[in-house]
Amino acid sequence: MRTRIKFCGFTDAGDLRDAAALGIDAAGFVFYAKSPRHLDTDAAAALRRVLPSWVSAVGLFVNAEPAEVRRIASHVGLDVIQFHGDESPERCLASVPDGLAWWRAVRMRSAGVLLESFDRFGQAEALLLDSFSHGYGGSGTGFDWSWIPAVRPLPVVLSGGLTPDNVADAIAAVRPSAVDVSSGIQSDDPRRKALARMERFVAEVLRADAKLCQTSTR
Ligand SMILES: O=C(O)c1ccccc1N[C@@H]1O[C@H](COP(=O)(O)O)[C@@H](O)[C@H]1O
Repeated sequence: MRTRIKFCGFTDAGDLRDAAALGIDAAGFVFYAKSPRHLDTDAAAALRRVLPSWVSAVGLFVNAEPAEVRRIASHVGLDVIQFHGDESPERCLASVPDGLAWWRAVRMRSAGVLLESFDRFGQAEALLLDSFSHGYGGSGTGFDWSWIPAVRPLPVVLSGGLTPDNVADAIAAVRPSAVDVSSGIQSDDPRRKALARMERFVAEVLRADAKLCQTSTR
């Protein structure tokens, strides 16, 4: 199966159109006021309308109140909720509107943290693996991929410091269900994306998948 691609942190309709035209599977909107990429709900709802129906809209939250997550999900028309703070499994379940998928971010400090999260967040659709940083994420730094076991009870979305230069190696090493990137495709302005970086990132994912396909059919 091919590796799905999520680009995160959109604030500009032109960037989002470009990304959708490149064939991404999911686009992330950040509802965390301390992020340089944060959006208010009206801006996010307007951006959501730019997306074709085959690209999922993912809302990223950090310790938001459950009622606030549900309000924003409904106003914007989110397809997936990404919990990127310290939310407990109970809080995630209380925040997600009926029928919506949710992903729980794991701040990777060790292999043990991931094993524990597989147990705790078994009702998530996937775990999103990010590096441990002093903020909650979007730091552009990576972590040790050898902490991720080959056999997993849940799909994993690999993130944390991915770039066009390392994403092919990441896919070969981890074989994630999806990859997620924010800093690695941005321009000098953290609220904007660099088209050349988005293009190269997608091309590298396709190249890595083609290589995996060749080796598995030998
Ligand atoms: O993008 C942000 O500003 C952000 C803020 C708070 C938590 C997470 C955030 N982004 C997510 O972090 C990871 C890694 O991003 P990067 O590629 O290393 O910059 C990714 O999942 C983003 O969705």
